[in-house]
Amino acid sequence: DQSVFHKRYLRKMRDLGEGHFGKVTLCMYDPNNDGTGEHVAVKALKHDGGGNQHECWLKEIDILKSLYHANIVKYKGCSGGKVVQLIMEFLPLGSLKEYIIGCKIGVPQCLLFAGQICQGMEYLQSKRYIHRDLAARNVLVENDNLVKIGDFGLTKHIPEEKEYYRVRDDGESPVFWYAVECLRESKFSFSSDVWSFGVTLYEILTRCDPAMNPPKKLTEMLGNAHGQMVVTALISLLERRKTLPCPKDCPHEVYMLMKQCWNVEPGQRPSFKSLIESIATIRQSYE
Ligand SMILES: Nc1n[nH]c2ccc(-c3ccc(NS(=O)(=O)c4cccc(Cl)c4)cc3)cc12
Repeated sequence: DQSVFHKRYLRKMRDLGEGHFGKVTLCMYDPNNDGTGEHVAVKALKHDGGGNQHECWLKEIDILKSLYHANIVKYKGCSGGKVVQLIMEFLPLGSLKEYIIGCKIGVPQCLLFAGQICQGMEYLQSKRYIHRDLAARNVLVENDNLVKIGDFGLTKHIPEEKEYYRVRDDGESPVFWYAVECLRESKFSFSSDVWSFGVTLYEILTRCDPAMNPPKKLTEMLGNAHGQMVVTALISLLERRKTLPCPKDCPHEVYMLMKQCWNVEPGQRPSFKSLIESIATIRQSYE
């Protein structure tokens, strides 16, 4: 069975990323112990925080195992035993954030990547999943023309009969990528993922410039709100339609797409299907 990876043959090489509960490491799976093994990305829980964390972890593995799409990182298997690790394909160019900071990409390539993220998200929604953590740091680069969504740690399934998913705050929420209804009522939906896509599109068009990143820019706009007041002040800012500014050299029609994603009314935000079409149309105007 190709999907079983024995821990004893996994050789840690370097860290690829770290979240609140998990860690992603580049490993070589080298059963012959001669350095000719394959590179894989291994995600593991950092510490078993008890509660239903282990159950959520096994659920995350099952979700990625069930996803097959060109714009979603490939599941390869898992390592057995008490502490289960998730084995994924390794993308040498790393996260979109690292890639974009490293090399200046033009507007057409930004839009190519943005459209692919929407295609991955449209597929995810076709299976009634909400991602809840869409951001440039969670998008991976296969090559100059292909990106994939690379982490599903906060992904939840929305039952057929429900419109949204309520999640109690887990403390480490990416609040600056959250839609206003997520902050106000912890209501997550397909539309709140569209809001997060708008913030991800902003990150792409700012080329992930640290001086322009969403937490920094939005905190500046909040003035001197402190501590737990940040969320309250952020809700008020977003309800007053105060949003992230237009990135330098960002085409007006692309900024308009972001603004549509940040509509306070979830039902007024575009679908990923319509975003795919709008982005393709804007890209064609560059041909
Ligand atoms: N280069 C790669 N090849 N395959 C991968 C799979 C996942 C990742 C990955 C995916 C996401 C991140 N973002 S992250 O913010 O570091 C993160 C968020 C949530 C949970 C964790 Cl453990 C890490 C960092 C790395 C990288 C690669």
